[in-house]
Amino acid sequence: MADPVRIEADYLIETAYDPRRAAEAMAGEQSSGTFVPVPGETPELKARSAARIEALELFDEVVPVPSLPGAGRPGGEDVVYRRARCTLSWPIENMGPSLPNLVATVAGNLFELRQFSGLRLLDLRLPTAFADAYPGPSFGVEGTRRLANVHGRPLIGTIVKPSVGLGPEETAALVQTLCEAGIDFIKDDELQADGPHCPFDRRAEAVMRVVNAHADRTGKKAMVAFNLTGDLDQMRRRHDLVLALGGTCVMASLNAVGLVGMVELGRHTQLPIHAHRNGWGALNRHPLLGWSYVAWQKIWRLAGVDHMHVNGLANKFCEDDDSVIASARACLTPMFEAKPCTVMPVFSSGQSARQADGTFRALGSTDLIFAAGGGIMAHPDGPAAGVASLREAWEAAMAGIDPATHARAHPALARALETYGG
Ligand SMILES: O=C(O)[C@H](O)COP(=O)(O)O
Ligand SMILES: [Mg+2]
Repeated sequence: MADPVRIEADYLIETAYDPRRAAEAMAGEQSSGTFVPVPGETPELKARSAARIEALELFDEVVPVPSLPGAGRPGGEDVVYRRARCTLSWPIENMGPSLPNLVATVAGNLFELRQFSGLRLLDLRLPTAFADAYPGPSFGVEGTRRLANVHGRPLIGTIVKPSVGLGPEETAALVQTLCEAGIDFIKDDELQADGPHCPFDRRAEAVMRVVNAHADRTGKKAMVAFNLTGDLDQMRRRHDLVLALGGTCVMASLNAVGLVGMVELGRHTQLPIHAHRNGWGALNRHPLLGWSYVAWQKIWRLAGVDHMHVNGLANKFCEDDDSVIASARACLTPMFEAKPCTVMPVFSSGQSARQADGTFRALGSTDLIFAAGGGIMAHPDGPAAGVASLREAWEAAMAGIDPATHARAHPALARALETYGG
């Protein structure tokens, strides 16, 4: 249960010093203290403003070498590094319900404090004042399903590939093929935004021409996430263009536009925001540094995103499957009782028909976007067969049929399993 007036953050810490003293230094540095006592830091001021150590759980394991370079150590020969889980809390009075200032507090200077040879933010609990101050997702799972008109199964999606290099008309021609194959969701790659070779406006116009024509003919409108990543005014203007063209989604790169960019887009948007997490590896790849996804995704959900990338099972990156599933679950876990802020997890990165079964079993939900770029485009019988193979793989997964058995009567799936490794 979240405290109504205090922010809580859990950390994994590693230190060669007494862990409680190190945690005190962190709490002090991130609130009223600094490296020496200062006269104004009276007991009354500390009682009002200092961060508190709420919990400190030491782990038995000690390590002989520091996980990160540059950390300090006490003198003597037999120095070991101890690890602990530590919870700090801050009064919301210190920064008010402000996401950028929350980040500066819970994930600011502390990562480089000399006391620590490892420090990672594991989770966050926020007072409801944050839910009142920020829009949260405008569409989330339900709104996305309504706009895409897909119910009771995942949205089958793709990423335009080649990522860059296609012009607006070539992109539209590929989108036409994908629409005819019955795809639910298409996104620009994060590398494709507004380059002179494929300007945003011309791409959006050409793509929406074919998406709208297909929808008029068949009643099915693919949701296309146009990558509007840019400066604030550019993003607002591009959003308005997509809306005017009858589009149903926009996309932005979280780390590139930053928190304020996303908050502003969240306040402006009338469309679901598809959030691409490229750059995430820099915040997460070292297990003793940075953020856990469980903590990180909460910030963006409050800011207003509707779809969050979570990687995928057996992906092309280095994240293991348990971590991917924990991330997807986090996206679907309510943040506040009155404002759940749940968002669609997006499985993407080296995905194909091969991972549908495992994804469904592990997640136990169909509330997800399953996006395969190479897993559709490189299908030996072409992108339409790639789309069919994913649909068939999900049909089998949801019916509890072994993919290889289902593939006997479904050639697109059979070829995908052969191609991508069954
Ligand atoms: O932007 C993405 O999500 C990736 O480029 C996924 O591409 P892939 O499915 O070909 O790995
Ligand atoms: Mg990409």
